[in-house]
Amino acid sequence: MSEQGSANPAPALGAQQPAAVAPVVVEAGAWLAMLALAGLAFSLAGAFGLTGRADPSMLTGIREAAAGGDFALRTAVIAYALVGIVAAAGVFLPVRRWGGSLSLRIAAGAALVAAVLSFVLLFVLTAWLSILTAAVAGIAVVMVLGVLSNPHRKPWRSAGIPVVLLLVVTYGAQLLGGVGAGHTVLRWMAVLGCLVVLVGVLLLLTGRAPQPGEAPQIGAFPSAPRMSVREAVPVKNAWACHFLFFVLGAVGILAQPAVAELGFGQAGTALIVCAVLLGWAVGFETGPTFAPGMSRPRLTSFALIAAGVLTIGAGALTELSGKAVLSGAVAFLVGLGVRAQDYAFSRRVGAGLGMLAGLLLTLAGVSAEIPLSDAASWNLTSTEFAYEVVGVVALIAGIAALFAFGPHGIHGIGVDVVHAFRIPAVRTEDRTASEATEDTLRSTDAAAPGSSEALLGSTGDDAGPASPPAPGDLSSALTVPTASAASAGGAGGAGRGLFIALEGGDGTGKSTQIHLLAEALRERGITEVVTTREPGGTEPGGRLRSVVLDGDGVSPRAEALVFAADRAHHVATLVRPIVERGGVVITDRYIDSSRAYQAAGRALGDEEIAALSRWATEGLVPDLTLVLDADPASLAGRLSARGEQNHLDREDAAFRETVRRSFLEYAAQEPERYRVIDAGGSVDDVAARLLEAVTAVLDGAPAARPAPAEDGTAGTYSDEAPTVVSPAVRSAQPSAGSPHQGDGGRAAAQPLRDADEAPTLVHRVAAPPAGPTAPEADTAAEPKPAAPRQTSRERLRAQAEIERQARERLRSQRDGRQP
Ligand SMILES: Nc1ncnc2c1ncn2[C@@H]1O[C@H](COP(=O)(O)OP(=O)(O)OP(=O)(O)O)[C@@H](O)[C@H]1O
Ligand SMILES: Cc1cn([C@H]2C[C@H](O)[C@@H](COP(=O)(O)O)O2)c(=O)[nH]c1=O
Repeated sequence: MSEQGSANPAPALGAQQPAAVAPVVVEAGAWLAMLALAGLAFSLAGAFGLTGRADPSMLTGIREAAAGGDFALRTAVIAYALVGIVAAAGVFLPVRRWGGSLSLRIAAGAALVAAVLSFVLLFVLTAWLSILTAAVAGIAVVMVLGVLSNPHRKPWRSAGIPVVLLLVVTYGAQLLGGVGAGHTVLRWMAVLGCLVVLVGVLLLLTGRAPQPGEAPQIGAFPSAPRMSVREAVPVKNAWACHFLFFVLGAVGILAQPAVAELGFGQAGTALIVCAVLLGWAVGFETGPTFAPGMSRPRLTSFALIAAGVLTIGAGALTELSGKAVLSGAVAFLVGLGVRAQDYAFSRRVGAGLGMLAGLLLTLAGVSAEIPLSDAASWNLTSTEFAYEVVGVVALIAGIAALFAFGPHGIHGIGVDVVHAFRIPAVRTEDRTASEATEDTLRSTDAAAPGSSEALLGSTGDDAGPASPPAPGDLSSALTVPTASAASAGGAGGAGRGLFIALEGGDGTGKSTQIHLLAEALRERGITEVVTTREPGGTEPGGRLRSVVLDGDGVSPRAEALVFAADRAHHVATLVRPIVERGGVVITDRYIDSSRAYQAAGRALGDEEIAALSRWATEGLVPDLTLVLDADPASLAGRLSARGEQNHLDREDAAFRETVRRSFLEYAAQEPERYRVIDAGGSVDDVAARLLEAVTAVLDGAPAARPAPAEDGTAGTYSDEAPTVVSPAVRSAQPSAGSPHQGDGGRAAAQPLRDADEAPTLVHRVAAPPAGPTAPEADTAAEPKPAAPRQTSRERLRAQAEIERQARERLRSQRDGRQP
């Protein structure tokens, strides 16, 4: 062990810090010693005063003293508080100036003295000796923590074992020797705790340097594994988190006086502390994945509100197990709420203030008899009063947080339970989005272009890619014969999977339906169906989503650019790789949303917005766009029931009408690639309509039997050839003279025609030569002649017809008729 003097004022772990286990041993011992000493000081001071001395035999009478009203709660609370204060006072010792080695030696000396004092305490039972022992043990702990480079550990890691030990031992003692026996064993627990601290310090002095990664991390949000959740945004002022720790500190500290008031033994305190620790641990660990559809500031705010309500409940309960459960639940919410934030703040501030508030409120000694009915009343004790005040403060702070906490502020108090607990971004059957993408990238490299296994798991049969798939079978329908697929090379080429976009106005049911549709496709044998959304389908996309949708968003042009940025990353890292591998991607919103909301709604210009998205996506166009259509007015109820709204959801009726009309317009312009689905009726009705539309497109007409061409680049239409329903992804750059239509003004992806007018399918088009005859891709099962470009009059007529049908459907529903 190297020596570090004052020349090196900030000793890092490295050379001095032995095995990573040693600091944990010190902390575990300290937790045990402090809890035991605090309980002892509390009980002794309450029963015998701060300086009064008791025989060990007198400890068993503490409960009787409490029951008989001879227990001085205030004196007990003062002694209890003093244990914490003197133990924490070591924080002010100049550990760093002394250097690591000297600090550790001081720690060893202090731990030894504390162990001796705790031993004396076995026989000389006084509150002041408990306090003194705590002060000396505190010096040892603070000296150790001062020389650790990573003193931030999850507290339950080091506190868990001592707290459980305390619970088991005190309960055991109470079962065997009555309630007073719980106090008796506290003495032994204090000795044990101090000895463990001493052992830990000695390990530190003599041990080896830790290996990288041995020291546990604090586990704050940024180091959480990547999961499909709404992202935490770094918070500069984490005041809501301070309030959460405030509640935790108060509930933790109130356990001891509350249990004394209930007349229960020391095991009661251990039970509540255990519940608090467990709740906090579970909340903290589940925080990153809890309510993935809820924004993180919202989660923190609701956690604070709920913590407030439960604290009020814990104060009102005069039954130990209920108090323990509610205290644990409060701690769970605290863990959840603080873990939801990407924060850099001290827990000690909030927790310390909470402890102080809890103790001061108890010391205030407010008590009252509150009549509940003619027959019953609630005798509010001073501890219960403290719980109630802390709970109300948390409740008020939580409500304020709902509107004011977070980088962009939040609006509204509604909770969309369904969406809050649903993963909003990517979902594959068993994997996270990032895993799916990583897999995709790996296997995109590995899979030979055109290998049928790369398309669908269910197609990897021995028959090989040349086997004709059964007509009507969706998974088979997605299979692309090798000849065609092999032709699909080339930069920027399209793949062999399927890309479906769900579009429509707010509240039309896209998020609800996307999972149902994916599930239905999986049930039909497609092994890889990935659902995703825009904005926010990727991890960085989540941050962009927050920029553009939280609070009042950004200016219209910035808004358009952020949506495009999200889309660019989404397509590059998720959609395109999966589709190229042969998977099915269904996205909740795509380019048409930018056209409808930004180009039409914000009047930013369709050409500009379409071009922006075309550039962002390198021309990737969905094989099929499903427009969920409903009169916006009919959706108001759904949206208000859902609660959570962004500023775009709150645009006026004219905006929503423009958005709806735009979607219908795009559908009318490219009827072969769009399906307009009536979004009215039950969830099941809409799901059935969607599935019907998708399968109709994919299964295709039996007559559609295009064969791969001999040169492998195209298939000619032939009755002998296997069915080819290739949902090829179009990524062709717009060719000269090819008008842009539909999503982002894609290069019109129509089947080619050979000399006999038979349609030719090209499954992938890499970089089509410029000119009006550039090869283009098709997805339709039934090869159709290239759709002639509609005149604006025809488009208007088609649009009018779609709108007429939509109105008719709604009218029928209103009249109670079947559409
Ligand atoms: N067919 C339906 N009938 C009644 N309520 C529905 C139906 N479909 C969805 N909902 C409800 O309407 C609300 C909005 O649905 P959903 O979030 O799926 O729409 P959305 O199109 O994704 O909206 P947004 O684009 O604003 O996210 C949700 O609370 C959902 O439970
Ligand atoms: C992709 C995209 C989205 N929007 C708008 C439309 C909605 O109001 C929100 C997204 O919210 P959702 O709950 O995920 O549907 O963003 C847009 O204006 N432009 C776009 O390109």
